[in-house]
Amino acid sequence: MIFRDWEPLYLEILDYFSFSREEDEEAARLLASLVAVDALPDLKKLILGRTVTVCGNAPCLLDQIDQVEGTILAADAAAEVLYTHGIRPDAVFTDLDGATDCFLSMNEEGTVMVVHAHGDNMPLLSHWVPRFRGPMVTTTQATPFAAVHNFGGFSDGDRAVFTADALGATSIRILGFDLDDPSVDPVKRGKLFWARRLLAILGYNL
Ligand SMILES: Nc1ncnc2c1ncn2[C@@H]1O[C@H](COP(=O)(O)OP(=O)(O)OP(=O)(O)O)[C@@H](O)[C@H]1O
Ligand SMILES: Nc1nc2c(c(=O)[nH]1)N=C(CO)CN2
Repeated sequence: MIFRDWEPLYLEILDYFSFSREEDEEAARLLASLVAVDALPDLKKLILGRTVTVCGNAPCLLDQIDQVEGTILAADAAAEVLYTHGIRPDAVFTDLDGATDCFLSMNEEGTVMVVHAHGDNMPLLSHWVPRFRGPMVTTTQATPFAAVHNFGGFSDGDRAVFTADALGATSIRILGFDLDDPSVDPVKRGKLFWARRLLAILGYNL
């Protein structure tokens, strides 16, 4: 999705969660200052014309893990679930709140880290980003600039689907999503509400 189409949705999301656009923009500038090389060409090569599987981190992922095929995009902590089951994702979409040292290992082995900046993760950006040694792509939910991209999507999982769609995947299989998960806290429930709404715009009715 291009930013012109994303921006009205973004404005609604800011209002829904009382997030600050200025803080999102500050975080994006911080992230840009921490990353020297844009690995978007690597990410495009993994996605364009390919079958893609996006893995969210709902508990059902474990039961669906044998259904992954093609290029594997993991949403945040889903990456560790895959990795500990012998599957290294091709890319990880993360705002770093589920990051562990295992992200550093995957990245060194070639997994593209698609790191997202927002107003509430600046300390995490400063902590983790300088430690990554492998390919990295940076994203924002506000206005994109220079090498900080915005393909649409909000939570790590739906952002991965939006990116796969924008970069030309031929098909997208979505695993590990349970948008009615009763075990999540109220903020997460709001994020899953938005994930459902955003994915429906792309034609994925979960
Ligand atoms: N039931 C679920 N619980 C958690 N995540 C889910 C669920 N269903 C789908 N997802 C997707 O999996 C992604 C990664 O989940 P994780 O638990 O690592 O979330 P998170 O880091 O708290 O995510 P976010 O910060 O994006 O909300 C979420 O961003 C969401 O898009
Ligand atoms: N400002 C802000 N933006 C976000 C946040 C968040 O907690 N704060 N969480 C996200 C995905 O979980 C995506 N974007």
